[in-house]
Amino acid sequence: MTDGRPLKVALLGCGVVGSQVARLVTTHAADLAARVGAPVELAGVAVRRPGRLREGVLSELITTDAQGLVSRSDIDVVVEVIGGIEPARSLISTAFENGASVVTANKALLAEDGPSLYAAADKYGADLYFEAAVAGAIPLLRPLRESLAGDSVNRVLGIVNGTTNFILDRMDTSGAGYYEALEEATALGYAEADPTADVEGFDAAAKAAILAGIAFHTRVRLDDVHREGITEVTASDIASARRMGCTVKLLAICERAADGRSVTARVHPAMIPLTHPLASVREAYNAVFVEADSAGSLMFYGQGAGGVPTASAILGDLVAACRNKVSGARGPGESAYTMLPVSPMGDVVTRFHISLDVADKPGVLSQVAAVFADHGVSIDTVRQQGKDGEASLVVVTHRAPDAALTATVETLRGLDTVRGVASIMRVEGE
Ligand SMILES: NC(=O)C1=CN([C@@H]2O[C@H](COP(=O)(O)OP(=O)(O)OC[C@H]3O[C@@H](n4cnc5c(N)ncnc54)[C@H](O)[C@@H]3O)[C@@H](O)[C@H]2O)C=CC1
Ligand SMILES: N[C@@H](CC=O)C(=O)O
Ligand code: NA
Repeated sequence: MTDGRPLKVALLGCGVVGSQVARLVTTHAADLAARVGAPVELAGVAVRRPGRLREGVLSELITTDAQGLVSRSDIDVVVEVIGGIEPARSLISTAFENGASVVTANKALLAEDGPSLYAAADKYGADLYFEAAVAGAIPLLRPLRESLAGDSVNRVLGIVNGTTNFILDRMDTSGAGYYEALEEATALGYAEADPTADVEGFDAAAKAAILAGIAFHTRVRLDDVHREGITEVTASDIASARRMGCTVKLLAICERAADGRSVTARVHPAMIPLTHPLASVREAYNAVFVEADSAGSLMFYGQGAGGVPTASAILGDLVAACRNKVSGARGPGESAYTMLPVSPMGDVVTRFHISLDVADKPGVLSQVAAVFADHGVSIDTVRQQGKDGEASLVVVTHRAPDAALTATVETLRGLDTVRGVASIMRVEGE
């Protein structure tokens, strides 16, 4: 309980997201005070480059001593928007030790060390909130943790990385090149400090780990998530998807097995039909479907990246943490009682689109078809296009285990008549 005294907030990091948090805390001060029941004040802003002009932030609040700031005994809530593992982890730890609650957008840290952070929050009677860490502005974690706490979630599927969605969208709709689109996404503040995290799927995989943990009341770490990024998606894959009435999206898919005894979490590009709602998710927008026993299918949609939308999610968490300080209550802690094992990717069953370069001569098609049959992978459609003694063969399969498809491709690569495997992509959303 705080007896109406002002609540003091320490902001760590004043970049794309942090600068917007600072602006909103200041410009919305009156509304925040009314909603919390006490004034909410910025008590310090830790930065790396103090000389930079930071509009709207009083210069006396700026410090380069982040450790000193989180060690202050008068701080009620620490907002961490530095990113990365260290020093963010140590700073959050110190914040908890000093009784402060923590609001963070740091999915990388949560996917690596979430359980330790929850444990530290518990030990010191503080709150840990991180709505901004998954799907930016979209209220998704709070609905999963609170609104659906009485239901049983079986599947979470969606687009959770704005940068890669922006790139794929630009490549598909305006024919932009990969690098040009990445540069634009970076300039708009969507990409991570190192955009490899986005394009190689690490960011989406961290979000998938967080989502799977919360949805299935278990623990899933970044290393448990099968991860493929978009760096190998070519203009020809996108054109091929178009010919099938599909588009290519980077999806995060978390599922609980039908027998309820294990879970899977994966991130990879996939072809989805143009008629699927995810196909119309443009630019840096995100959309996530949640399927639950009683609620049925729910869809969450909105801005998944960018300074202002992300700051909205942080401010929501800040209000929750401050309200708890005022009333002496606590927000939800970790719920990981199921401790379900994570199954390997080989067990996951999906459809595949495989593009092969083959010799254009009689018998090749039946030879290729026999390899699929030998591995128990059933073919749905085949399209062949000849070009100067060579041909391109596009095979779309029925649903098959990932391990069976991997073995099929391995055998195909060994055939003399198969010159190369141009691309393999999963097909989802049908
Ligand atoms: N940009 C976005 O759209 C979103 C970002 N996030 C997450 O929010 C966090 C921040 O992201 P951005 O603001 O985009 O990154 P950013 O790189 O623009 O900002 C981070 C700031 O922290 C500062 N910093 C680094 N080390 C520091 C230290 N030791 N002490 C004080 N300041 C330090 C940097 O100088 C930089 O200004 C990351 O965890 C990111 O994953 C989450 C959702 C969306
Ligand atoms: N780099 C991330 C930012 C938000 O989480 C993204 O592009 O989605
Ligand atoms: Na969110």
